[in-house]
Amino acid sequence: MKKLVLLRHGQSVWNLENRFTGWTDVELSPAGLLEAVEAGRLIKDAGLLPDIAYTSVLQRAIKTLWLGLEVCERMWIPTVPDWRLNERHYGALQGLDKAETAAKYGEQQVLVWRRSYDTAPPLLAESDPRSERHDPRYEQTEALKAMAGETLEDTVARVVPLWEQAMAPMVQSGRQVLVVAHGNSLRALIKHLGRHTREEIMELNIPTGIPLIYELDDQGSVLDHYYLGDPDKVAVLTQAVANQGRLQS
Ligand SMILES: O=C(O)[C@@H](CO)OP(=O)(O)O
Repeated sequence: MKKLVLLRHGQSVWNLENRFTGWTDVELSPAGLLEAVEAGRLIKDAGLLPDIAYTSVLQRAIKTLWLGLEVCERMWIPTVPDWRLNERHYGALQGLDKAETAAKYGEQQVLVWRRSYDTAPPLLAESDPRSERHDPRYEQTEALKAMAGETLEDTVARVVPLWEQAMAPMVQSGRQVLVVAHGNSLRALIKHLGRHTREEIMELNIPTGIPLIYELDDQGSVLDHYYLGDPDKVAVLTQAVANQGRLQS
């Protein structure tokens, strides 16, 4: 049996401000920095010291990885940044306040934008100053296609090849693999791992900075999955993520 460690980055400054983030490269908040250190401690205490790690090319994931590896005394392992682990691109929603967007378009529409499987956000024009078009990180054609805005289905289509080509062979060869990514790129990976339906994956919300363990058999089928740390805290934080698209009370 193999154990794969998935970790959503620590709280970012836009998580704190409740803004749609996507590919916007915001930094960790002070609380997010602490979450990253605590995640490293949980991974170390569970004896899951990574041999190799994969991240997105966004600093909130990379910094979370760095801080976690420092706690694990594993800063020397190979780390692989890949844009295919980036957050789902949120198109023209990037930068907007989620509660204000719910007030303007309704909670139901925001829920569809956040959690439906095949509805794209309003698209981001190439000429929009928020576009990542000229960012040297994204020279690949495929990345350029994604940056107008993605459905979760689009995100699955880029995450799964990375899983199959790079990460799954590492896991199956017995390496301890750590994946530090984002709420929706991890939902994309989990949909594939758990063979979830599109309805099931709509219900999944992942809190920041808490290691999520997937136990896999030799064929890659999921045997079990669970968070490290206090289950009550995980439940509260998971609900808080689900509530981000609600009207402010
Ligand atoms: O804004 C985003 O990029 C994501 C993750 O922070 O949010 P959501 O949970 O609304 O998909």
